Amino acid sequence: STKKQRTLVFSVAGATRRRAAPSRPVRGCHRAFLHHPQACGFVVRRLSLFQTNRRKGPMAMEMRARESVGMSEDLTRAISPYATALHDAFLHSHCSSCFRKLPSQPPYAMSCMLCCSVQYCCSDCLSSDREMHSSSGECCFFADHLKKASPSYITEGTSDVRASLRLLYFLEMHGLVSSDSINRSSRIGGLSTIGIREILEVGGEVAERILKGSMLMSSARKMRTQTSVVFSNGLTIEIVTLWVVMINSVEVQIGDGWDLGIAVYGPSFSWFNHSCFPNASFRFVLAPPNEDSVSDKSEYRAVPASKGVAQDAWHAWQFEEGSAHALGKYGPRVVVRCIKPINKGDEVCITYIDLLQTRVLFSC
Ligand SMILES: C[S@@+](CC[C@H](N)C(=O)[O-])C[C@H]1O[C@@H](n2cnc3c(N)ncnc32)[C@H](O)[C@@H]1O
Repeated sequence: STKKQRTLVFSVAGATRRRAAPSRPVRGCHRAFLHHPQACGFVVRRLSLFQTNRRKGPMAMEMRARESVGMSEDLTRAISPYATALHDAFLHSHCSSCFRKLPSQPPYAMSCMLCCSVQYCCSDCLSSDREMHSSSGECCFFADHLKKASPSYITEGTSDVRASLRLLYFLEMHGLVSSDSINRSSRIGGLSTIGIREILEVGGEVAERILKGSMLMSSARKMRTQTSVVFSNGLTIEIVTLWVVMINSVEVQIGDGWDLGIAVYGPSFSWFNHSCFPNASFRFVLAPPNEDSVSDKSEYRAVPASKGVAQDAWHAWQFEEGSAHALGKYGPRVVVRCIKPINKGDEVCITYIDLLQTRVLFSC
């Protein structure tokens, strides 16, 4: 039974695997992950949690309740993604645009004629995703560059690279990528890039994945873009974007518990911090805006904590999220909901991990 307890079920890119847990239990969620850097795909994506003290980090963001909120009430509207990518295992069963199951009856699914790797449930989804799929380099990635990937990269899944290609295209389209922006604020598109230098310096599995993935990205993007951005610290835009996806993306889960893929949202979702005792949770809405009951007009009831820079940035990102809404019209949207009564001014936290799994291994 000791052996059983020390085995942690984790999932990377939709596959469930088992790895040995650390030799001793650890206290506190952040330390726990430090000892489980490879524990699960989700945790790996949130790894920089543990390189930094968020209270002291440069311009660390957190969300606080603007008013008192009762249990089960929504704190946000349905937020559209900046970028999404299905896990490889679902590319032939789910729509790459809206993430819904592909139809089993006529009219059948449609696929990209060039790479034949992405499928869509209807012509609306196909046309809404066409530009993103092709101009981001994702189509080239499937058609050509994936052949150059190492077998381990393919086995572990390519959704992080594809989400990064898509995110980068979104950010470029909105003029949000410049060496100046990142050098000044350690952010792109409002999203934290904190911890990238440290993770590369330390090396190891995650660093290797970032470096290999960024090379695949550059090679796929070369067909489409003439420009390449290298920051003053020598990091390329592909490296930084891949890292942004790793620490800001969430697994898109549907009712029956499958992790279909990953999504990156703007600040109104990404600025929620993690707690092992969260007062909020989140859910996904797969239906297009006009087909669901969640309003995308309702007010945000959780807003960035600090005044000044955070507030200014917040208003700027609200605008970008309007664009995300137009671009990712059919992508899975996320809604944050209150799960304990929250008082005005309280920090609102979600959990980044599966608390049921990790509770066995450590106490917070
Ligand atoms: C998705 S972002 C959350 C918003 C972030 N605070 C920001 O300034 O953009 C995830 C990052 O926030 C920080 N963070 C979130 N929750 C944390 C926690 N409980 N303890 C320490 N750092 C945390 C980590 O740096 C992590 O990589």
